Amino acid sequence: MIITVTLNPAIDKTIMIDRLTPGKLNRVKEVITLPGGKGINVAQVIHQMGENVLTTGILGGNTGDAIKTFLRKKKLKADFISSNYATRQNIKILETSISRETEINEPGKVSKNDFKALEKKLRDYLAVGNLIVMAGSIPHGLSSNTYNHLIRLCKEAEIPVIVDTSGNNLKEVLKEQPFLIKPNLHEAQELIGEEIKNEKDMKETVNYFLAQGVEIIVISMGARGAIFANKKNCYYLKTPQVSISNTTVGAGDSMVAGLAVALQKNMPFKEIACYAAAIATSYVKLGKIELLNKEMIKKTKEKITIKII
Ligand SMILES: Nc1ncnc2c1ncn2[C@@H]1O[C@H](COP(=O)(O)OP(=O)(O)OP(=O)(O)O)[C@@H](O)[C@H]1O
Ligand SMILES: O=P(O)(O)OC[C@@]1(O)O[C@H](CO)[C@@H](O)[C@@H]1O
Repeated sequence: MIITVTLNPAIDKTIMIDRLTPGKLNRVKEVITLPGGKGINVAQVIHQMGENVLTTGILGGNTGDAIKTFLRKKKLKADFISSNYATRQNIKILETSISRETEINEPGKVSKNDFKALEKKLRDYLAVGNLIVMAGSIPHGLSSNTYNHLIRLCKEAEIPVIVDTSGNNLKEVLKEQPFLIKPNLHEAQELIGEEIKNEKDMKETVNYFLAQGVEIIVISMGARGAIFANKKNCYYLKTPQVSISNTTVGAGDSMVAGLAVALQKNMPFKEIACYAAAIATSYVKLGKIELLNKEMIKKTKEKITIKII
């Protein structure tokens, strides 16, 4: 079973507006409120693909309860620690006239005891898990090396870990040599401190990450596709151009879900890359996790071009 961990879930409130005018009164056309947080999104996509998944992490307050209710209705296996701190709310502003998305994410907060309880829960679940996904930011109250403790637990149990996080948390995580990381272009550039302009830069960047000891590095680049590399292969996948039907928020999570499912099924490396990229692009085209389907993923996969770099 795949297990996803979200230390910092969120209620995502997407505000649709024609065009934002800062400093003025802005009237909203529509508001969509959905449960979010990267690990929870990853679990939803895995569940939508019909695979066995359990999602855990830390939830609190009415916002946390709303997420629990949502997951229960979806029949998604969930087992979260209850915190005294309310789960955060993240604002996504979608300017429909120019297709621009602005994200305003709260920091979130949990206690050290919440984390200790989660650590214990995860330890128990390692007996039934065979792939762990840890995704998203680390809330206030915990240090930037928090994921490292969890990765060590998984390593002791010989269970591979996928980590999707950014900034200092990603820097820390690298010290623990997780099995797979998936920064986006911005996150990768931030970490190496240089712009990735061409295929030569891409290759140098993946080599940097592989030299840190990760087995697989995936760098997602939005509409430009993604790079998938391990010690033997380095593929640049160009995904087909699709119109964004709703949002691209969650595209990275769909890709991580695809990676987890494909790894779990022991697919060959090239297949893993194609499947993960196809799920992500299908999500962007369809706009909702519950619309993802095998037929669309297959069609998208056929349109992907692969270049060895
Ligand atoms: N406009 C697009 N057209 C086609 N495919 C896209 C587009 N945007 C994203 N994708 C697909 O989704 C993948 C992940 O996108 P992206 O790099 O934006 O992830 P991300 O920044 O981690 O996303 P998020 O954090 O919002 O979930 C891309 O590699 C690509 O396969
Ligand atoms: O603040 P973090 O934890 O880095 O990211 C949280 C978040 O932006 O990621 C998901 C999309 O990937 C959203 O559901 C959620 O709001």
